[in-house]
Amino acid sequence: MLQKLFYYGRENNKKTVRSVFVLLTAIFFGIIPFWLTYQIILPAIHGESISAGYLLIRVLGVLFSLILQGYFYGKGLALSHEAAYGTLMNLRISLQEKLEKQPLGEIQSRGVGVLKKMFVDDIDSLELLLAHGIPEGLSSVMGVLTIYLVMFLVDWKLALLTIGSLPLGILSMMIMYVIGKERMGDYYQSAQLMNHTIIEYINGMEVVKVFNKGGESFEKYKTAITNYRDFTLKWFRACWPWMAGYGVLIPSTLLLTLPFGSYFVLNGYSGLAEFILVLCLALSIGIPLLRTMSFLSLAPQIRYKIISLENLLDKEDLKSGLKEFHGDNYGVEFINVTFGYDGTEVVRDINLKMKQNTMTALVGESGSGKSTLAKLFVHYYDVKKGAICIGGQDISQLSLKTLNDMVSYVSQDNFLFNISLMENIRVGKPDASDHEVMEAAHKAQCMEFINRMPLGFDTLAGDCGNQLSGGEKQRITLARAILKDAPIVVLDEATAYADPENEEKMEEVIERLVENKTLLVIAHRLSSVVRADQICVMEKGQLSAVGTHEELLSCCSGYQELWYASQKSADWKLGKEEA
Ligand SMILES: Nc1ncnc2c1ncn2[C@@H]1O[C@H](COP(=O)(O)OP(=O)(O)OP(=O)(O)O)[C@@H](O)[C@H]1O
Repeated sequence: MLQKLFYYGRENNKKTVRSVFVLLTAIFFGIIPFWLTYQIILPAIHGESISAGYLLIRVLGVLFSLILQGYFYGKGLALSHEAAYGTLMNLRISLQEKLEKQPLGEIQSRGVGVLKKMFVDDIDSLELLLAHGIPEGLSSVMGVLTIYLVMFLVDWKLALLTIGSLPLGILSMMIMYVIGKERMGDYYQSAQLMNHTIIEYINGMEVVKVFNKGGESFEKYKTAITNYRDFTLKWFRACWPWMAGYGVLIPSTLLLTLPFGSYFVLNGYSGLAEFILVLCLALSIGIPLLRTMSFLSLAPQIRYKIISLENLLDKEDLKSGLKEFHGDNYGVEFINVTFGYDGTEVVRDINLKMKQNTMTALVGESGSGKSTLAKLFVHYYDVKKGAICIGGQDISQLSLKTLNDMVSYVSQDNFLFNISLMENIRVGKPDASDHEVMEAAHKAQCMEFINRMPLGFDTLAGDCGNQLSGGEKQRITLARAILKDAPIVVLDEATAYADPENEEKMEEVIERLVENKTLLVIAHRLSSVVRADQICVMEKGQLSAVGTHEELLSCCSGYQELWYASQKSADWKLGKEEA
């Protein structure tokens, strides 16, 4: 466990070690008052009188010791907190680096709730353990061992009595630990589910209201938080008697020392002075002893948390190479491509060639695997079998940056960052000048609604997000793609949000975007792809036919059905408008 922490601690490890020694110093200053008390009591026991000066020096000694104990304790905690937050930062960066190497599709399918809990809550919860548990625990271990050594040197019989209640305390702690370990997994799962449900509830509020699903959705939310409460309470209920047991038994160093020690003194087995000294030291050791034991019980928790964080990300990395593109053209080829989510194949043996600067359309029923092929092409996932090549080069050999520079992917999700519209478009080409951004916005027909905004291009997307229609947001993402000007373009339902009024505009925008580009387009509206150089019909994860619109219409029954269905829906829309 310490090995893991030191791995993530790196440059902070020295501070952690320093904090342990500074806290150890605080512990020793905490023991001095007990030592001085012993010095005051000792002459009285021997019937000797003590001078005012003797007493004053020791009282001042107690005061200074307490002040110094406070100073070193504060300094030690400051160091341990600096080290803890540094370690947490390293842990977050390492996890983020691991996450970056994983398939984007996997990350998206995990859900925001799980990732938020992992990056924020789980890592934050380690702070208590790192800033207090470990440094205070380690310094307490050293402090306790030193004091015991002194006590054993003074009188080993009395020293043994001080640890008499320890076995029962440790037993109580072990029982608590075993109970806790059994329930830890359930507890973390219920916390993750609660996070996920809360985020889903908030994100889906609009749908919930529109479809009157308030009761149902609130029920799910309520169940998740009730489960979390129940798991937590069940855990605490099972643990608290043992917690109370060890909390009382471990610091009870006098439980056996007082009765049996008195017996030893009365029968001449131990000296009175030694007895008093051991009593004073035993009293001083209670708190550090408890901290030592608490630290030992914390260790498995830290280990559990770090391992569960790592396990969550312990998926295979995306197979991306470091090579630059050295193909001689931007033609694309899918060779025997097979892929499945969680072991279930959703696309099988796909063979498809797209010549440079041609348009290929993927059509097919919902769920036939069109978007999956697009995501494989932009390398959100690794193919399970086969290969996807650009200009003859396998995309898995290319660095993600090289691939991303070559391909513009416009999906159905029009995510806008909460930065200005100007910067949102500039995402397509970070070094573009304002003039270039404006030109792209103009080509994407964004000017009419950007000019409507009070701050124009400087309007924050978050501020205007609600004022922008789905089609307008889509045009912003198309402006990004126009600005990027990549040689290959993938459009996945890029006109999905366009209303009839917008549709024509969008078509024009797309015409401009794809001029002299290799284009892969997925569209439900078949009328928008009739001019494609080739149309590929997907059926249940396989390519059932490839040809032009005319060829497929004359001989492919699957395509005929799709075409007539799409014509019907267009007529229905037209009818609705006329009415
Ligand atoms: N992240 C995922 N995890 C598991 N299964 C998925 C995931 N994404 C898609 N699928 C499944 O894979 C199959 C193909 O989905 P895909 O989105 O590729 O189809 P599609 O033809 O693009 O559908 P649509 O036209 O409705 O967008 C479907 O059965 C779908 O349920």
